[in-house]
Order: sequence, then C-alpha cells, then structure tokens
Amino acid sequence: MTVSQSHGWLDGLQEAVWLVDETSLLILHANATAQRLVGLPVAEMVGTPVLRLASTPQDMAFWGESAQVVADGIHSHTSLLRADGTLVPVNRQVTRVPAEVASGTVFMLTMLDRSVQESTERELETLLSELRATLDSAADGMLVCSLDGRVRAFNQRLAQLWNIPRDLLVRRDDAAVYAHMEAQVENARAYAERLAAITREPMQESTDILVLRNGLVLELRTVPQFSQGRPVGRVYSYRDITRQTEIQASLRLAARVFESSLDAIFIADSQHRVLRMNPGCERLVGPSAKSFEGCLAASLFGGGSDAAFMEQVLQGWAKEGFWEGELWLPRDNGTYCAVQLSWVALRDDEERLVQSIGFMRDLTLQHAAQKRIEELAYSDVLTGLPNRLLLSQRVDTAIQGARQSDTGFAILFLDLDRFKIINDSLGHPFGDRVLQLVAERLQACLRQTDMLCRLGGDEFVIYLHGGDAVVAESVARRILDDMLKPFMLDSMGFSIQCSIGMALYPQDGATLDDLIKQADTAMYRVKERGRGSYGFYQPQMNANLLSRMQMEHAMRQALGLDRMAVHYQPQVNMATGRITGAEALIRWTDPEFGAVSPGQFIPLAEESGYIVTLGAWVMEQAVREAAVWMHSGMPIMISVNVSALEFRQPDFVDRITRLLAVHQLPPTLLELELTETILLQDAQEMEQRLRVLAGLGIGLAIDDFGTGYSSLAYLKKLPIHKLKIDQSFVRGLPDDDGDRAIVSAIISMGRAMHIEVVAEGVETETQQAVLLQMQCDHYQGFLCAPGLPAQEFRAMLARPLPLNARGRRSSV
Ligand SMILES: Nc1nc2c(ncn2[C@@H]2O[C@@H]3COP(=O)(O)O[C@H]4[C@@H](O)[C@H](n5cnc6c(=O)[nH]c(N)nc65)O[C@@H]4COP(=O)(O)O[C@H]3[C@H]2O)c(=O)[nH]1
Repeated sequence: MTVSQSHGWLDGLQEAVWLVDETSLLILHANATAQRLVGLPVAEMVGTPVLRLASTPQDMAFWGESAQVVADGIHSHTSLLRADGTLVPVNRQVTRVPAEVASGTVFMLTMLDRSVQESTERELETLLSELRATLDSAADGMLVCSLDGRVRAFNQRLAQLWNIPRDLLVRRDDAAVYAHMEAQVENARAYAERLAAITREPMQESTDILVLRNGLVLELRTVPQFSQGRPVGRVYSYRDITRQTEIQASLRLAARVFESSLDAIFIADSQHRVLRMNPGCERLVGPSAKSFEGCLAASLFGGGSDAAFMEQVLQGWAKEGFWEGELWLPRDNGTYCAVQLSWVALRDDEERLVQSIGFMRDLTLQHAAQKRIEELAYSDVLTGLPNRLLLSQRVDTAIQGARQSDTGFAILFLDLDRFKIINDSLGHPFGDRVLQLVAERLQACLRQTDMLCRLGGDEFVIYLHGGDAVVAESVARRILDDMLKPFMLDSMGFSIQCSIGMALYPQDGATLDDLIKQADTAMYRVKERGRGSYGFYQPQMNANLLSRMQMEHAMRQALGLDRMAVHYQPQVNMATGRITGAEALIRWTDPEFGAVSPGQFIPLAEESGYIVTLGAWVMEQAVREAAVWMHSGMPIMISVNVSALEFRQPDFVDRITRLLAVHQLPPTLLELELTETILLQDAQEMEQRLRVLAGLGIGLAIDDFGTGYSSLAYLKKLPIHKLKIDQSFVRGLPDDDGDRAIVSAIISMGRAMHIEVVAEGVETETQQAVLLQMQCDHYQGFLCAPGLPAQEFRAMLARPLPLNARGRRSSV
C-alpha cells in the first residue's frame, strides 16, 4: 500500500496535509487541500523534500533538528512557499503519525491557510489605529468609561484640556485621573456631585458647562454607550468653549452698550439702509425714529436723496474708515437738532463693506455752552454790551471797508460825570444797576448799524457807522439830552450827566486804539471845562492829558514835600458882623504848576481815591488850628469839607472822635461840610453815621446847596444844622430874578426848618445887603476875606470888630 492510497481519507480534510518520512524528510503523501494550497499536483509533491516548500529560516532550522525534536511536534505560524513562488501564511502543526496508522516513522504536517484570517486581522488593526487616530484628532476631549466608571479610552485632547500629566495616564490609575480632573474645576464640589448624578443614570444624556481654574470654559456632553442595544458605558466629550463664551460675553456687553448708550446709534447694512436703532435714536428724533429702519441712513438727516452727502461719507470711509461731521437732524416736533455724527464703516477680511455704525451725539448743550463762551468773550458781563474785543473786530471791518469806499466813521468816548461818587456813596451794587440803566438808554440813542461797547467802569465807547462830524455831534447831543431825563431806581429819582469826546476816522487816527485814545483825550477836555458836554478831538489835547497825569503825580508828592497848606476863610454873622466860624480850604503850590486850584486837583484826588489821605490831613490841620483859636480865647467853629469817599470810610467817626480828644476841641466847634450826593444815599448806614456825628455834637452843613437834587422831605429826616447857598446863585444877586428867587426860597426854607443859612461867594456890599434883607444868617466871601493862611487868620481874629459897619468887617 502506498501512503497515498492508504490515506485517501485525508483529501476530505480542510487542512492541507503532508505525510513526511522522518528519515528522508521526503513528502510521502499530500492531500487535495495541499495540492490547492501549494499549487502543485499531488504527484509532483510526493517525493519532494519538505524543505523545498519551507520558506523561512525558522523552518529550515526546525527540519534540521533531530527526529526526536521534530517528533515532539510543533504548532506554529509560518509561511509556505507556493509553486508560483508566493508565500502563504499558514497555521502549521507537525505530529508523529502513530505506528498503527503508517508503517515506518512518518510525520504528519497539517497546514491551515491563514491568508483570509490574517487579512481580516490586518484590516481590524488598521481600523483600530484609524479609530485611534480619529479619536486623537478630535477637537473635543473624549473619555470613554465602563458603566462602573473604569476608564476604557480617552484621547490626547482630553489630556491636553485637563492638563493630565503623562505619568498619570501611563499609570492607568483611574481614581487618580478623576481626582486630578476634579481638582481642576473651579467649583470642584458641584462638579463631583454632578458626575455622581450622571453616573447614577446610565441612560441619561446631559450637557454641562465647567469652568476650570486655569480659566478654560468647557462644555461637557455625555451620552450612554451602547453595545448590542444595551448600555455598556458612557462617553464624555469636553469642548473648549472659552473663546465662544468670551465672544458671547462681549456680544452681550456690546448689546448692552448699544441699548443703554446715551448717544443715538444706528447700524446700517452694506447698502446703507438702517438695520437697527438704539433707544438713544428715539430720544433724539422722537417716536418716529423706528420708522427709519429699512430706509437709507442718510434720510435721517433729511438727505435721503442727497447723493453729495453720501459721496462725502464714502470718501471718508475710503480714506480713514469713518466720516465725522456736524449735521442738522430733523425731529418729530418739527425742530432741528445739531448732532455730531461719527459714521464708521465695518469691513470683512476682503475689505468689503459689510455694515456701518453711526453714532450721533446731541450738540444742543455744547452749542449753548459755546454760544455762552463766545458771549462772555465778546461781551461785557454787567451790561451784556459788546466788549472791546468785539468792537475792535467791528472797527477793523469798518476800516477795511472805509479804505475801499473812501468813507469814515466816528468813535465817541463817553464817561459818566461823578459816577465814582455814586459808587462810593451808594455802593457798588447800586452803581452796577445804574450802569445797566445807562447802557439801555445809550443803546436806545443808536442805530442798529452802530455799536455801543462798555470798556469798563463808567466808560463807554460808541462806534458810529459811517458817522462824520455832523452825525457824531447830533448823536452826542441826543445822548446828553436823553441822559438828563430822570432815572428811577429803588424809588429814587436821579439824573446822570456825562461827558463825550469824539474822534473821526481817518483824520484822528488809523486804528481803534488811536481813535479811542483821541476820543478819551477829547472827553477829558470836556470834563476840565465843566463836564456834561461833548467835544471833538484836537491835536493839542494830548498835551493836556499828559499834564493831567503829571499833575496827579505831583499832587501825590506834594503832601510829603510840604507843598500843601490849609487856609481859613471866615464865616461872618450877617447881623453882628462877627466872625463866627471859618471854612478850611486846602491850598497847593507846585514849583512847576504854580498855585493849583482845589477845583482842579480835588476831582483828581476823588477819582484816584487819594482824597482819603488828603482829607484826613486837612481835618487834622483844621482841628489843631481851631483848638489854638479856642485856647487863645476865640472859640469859633471850624468847617471842613468832606468828600463822599472819605465819609464812607468805616473808621471815619472814630478818627474824628480821636482827633477831637487829642486836641481837646469840643465837638460843637467842628462842622462837616457835606455835598448833597452824600445825603442822597438812602443807605441806612450813612444816615446812621450822620446821627452818630450829630449826637456827638458835631455840626453838619450841606455845601453848594441848590445844585443837587435833595428833596426837602428827605432833608427834614436828617440832622442838618446848616445850608450853604452855592455861590453861583449869590453871584446873580441882586439883579437876577431867578437867583434872587432861589436864594430867598432857600433862606425861607432854612428858617422854616430851623436850619442856619450861609451864603457863599459874597463879594459885594450889595449882595450882602440883599442877603441881610432876606434874613440870611451868615455869609462867606471875598467881601470879608478869601481863605487866609493860619497866621493871617489868627491875626484877623484878634483884631477888634469896628463899630461902623453892621455885618461887615471894614478892616478887610
Ligand atoms: N469867586 C469867589 N469864590 C469864593 C468867594 N469866597 C470863597 N470862595 C471860594 O469858594 C470856594 C468855597 O468852597 P467850597 O464851595 O466848599 O468848594 C471847595 C470845595 O468843594 C473843594 N475843597 C477845598 N478844600 C477842600 C478840602 O480840604 N477837602 C475837600 N474835600 N474839598 C475841598 O474845592 C472847592 C473849591 O475850593 P476853593 O478854590 O478854595 O474855593 C472856595 C473859596 O476860595 C468869593 O467871594 N468869590
């Protein structure tokens, strides 16, 4: 029996089978499966050494071993060399055929083709590694756990997101991994509780947001994992939504800003149509604002079809990315509101316009503030009149125009006469209101084309448009007339006189400064001549102004240089001819100016305030001199002039009281001569001061009576002892009927009110006689004596009274 004949049953096997002779290692038999596997007919295989079909070094080595080793058998994977030279993976088993089955020692080599199995395994491996790679390349961190929580799989992203150390992963210590993860979460406790809850519900799907300590925000999604329809575990996926959260937060913030912005904001699409408007738009425009949505944004400004406007905006966007400008925005209530529009273009990465945002800011308040600033810059706060700056702009324009048209204009400089006295005696607030009234009245005298400006204090400048000398003069007259009409303030009536100087362009100056200077000079000239009038600038006037300034300087030096003196002019009793008193009169003799009249320098001193020093000095001289008279047995009254500013000094009464005490002069021998202006004040304080002085026994006389505006009723209220009739009325006696009437009325009034009357400036015996007839109490004048130096006056006092003349001192 051949081996093949006796082993035909082997052909039915799935495995390829070779029977191999132990000694020769020749193939004794091969079954049909081996024929298919090797690709050789059985007949060709039989007798072939088994090594011919071995392909690997291991096989060579195996068959080279002793028969005993081979007989022990082997079960291994190897490759078989096919007839076509290719290798087939096989599962090989070698066993010794039991002796009862085969004669001689035979090995049975069975080989099962593993090609299909190996290729399936390879595919599986590939699939697995692909899955692995997919997991690792996932954007989310993945964690797969069994139902009992054991970690079955995770990806690199998980380790990255949770910052899981490498060694922890390698260790595969699940508890440590979980602990690490828990420690990363900001609210670890809540996280742990949540995980426990999820684990308790194997079928549940859920989404949670986790905030890690390092600032990451993760979205945790977890779903059950099924195998054959049954839950076998759970998949956790962690997505980094930090950026997304930030974006959402900033979007929410932007929305809040949009909604709550005080500015009006609109968003337009690429076609410039309004997409959205914030509540600020409604506040600005009114309820109709919403109706603009869908319309061209430019139509908000009434310019929907205004291509030029949009063209400008587009140019701005192209150049700078935004357009900015002021526009008028029509509102629902029919008004227009100025707005500052900042319109910004929004572009995508390709620089295409996607949207635009317009910010509108209401400029109403800003405009009002601006207007106010301009008003303040160009106007006088007290009167609201233009100030010098505005006037200079106006005059500059006029000068330019005048050069071309060969025309001119006039500048008037106006100063209120004795305004300082109003201020000093009635107080600054009162003075300010007077200035306001004056401004109104002056304005009413001018045309629209003229300009009235207040320079400061009581100085005004008027620009007369196209005005020549004739026009300037007529305006000046009108002003003077108008100003004389009584003013009413706090139920007090008064009139104001002013002096006006005039300069003409171009003959008197080429600039406003020059013209003002010349008009000012002209005004001073008017004042020097007696105020209340007007005059044109004449070139020699500047010299006068200079001498005025020099005079003021010299006056201030004079006291210290002993150039001032006090003279005394007697006051005589009309009936007895006795000297009953004397008026102290200041005298100044200057080496340069000669004897300067008080009428010249007292107003200067009053304007500059120096009168306080001067007056105090005169008062001291006078009181000292009166004390000398008294102590030498001739106690007569000393009368001292007091200016308004002196009288207003807070320490005035104290100073006089001290002076009287120092020189031991009884108050009854001192008389203060006050002008009507001082008395005109209704300020309680001044009235109070008069009462204190009168209470001390000091006499109070009203100087220059008849020239002011004091009302009789008012005078009655005050403790006045004496009225001094102004010499301008005495001068006209006895011939001027008007003067006679006035003098007579004053004397009668004095008698009726028990106030003594003194006539001033009596120069002739006729005047004296008339006054005596009128029953005037006293007189003062050259008829008796002018103001005399102290020594001369003392000598005169000492002379006995001649008997021949009643009421007249014939010795003088
Ligand atoms: N034509 C003429 N004039 C006569 C005659 N009798 C007196 N006079 C002048 O008339 C002025 C009288 O003084 P007043 O009315 O108080 O007017 C004074 C007074 O208001 C002021 N004054 C003089 N001294 C002082 C002073 O010490 N203090 C103050 N505040 N003012 C003074 O200056 C003014 C002028 O003073 P004076 O030039 O000294 O002028 C004095 C005096 O010299 C006369 O018969 N004919």
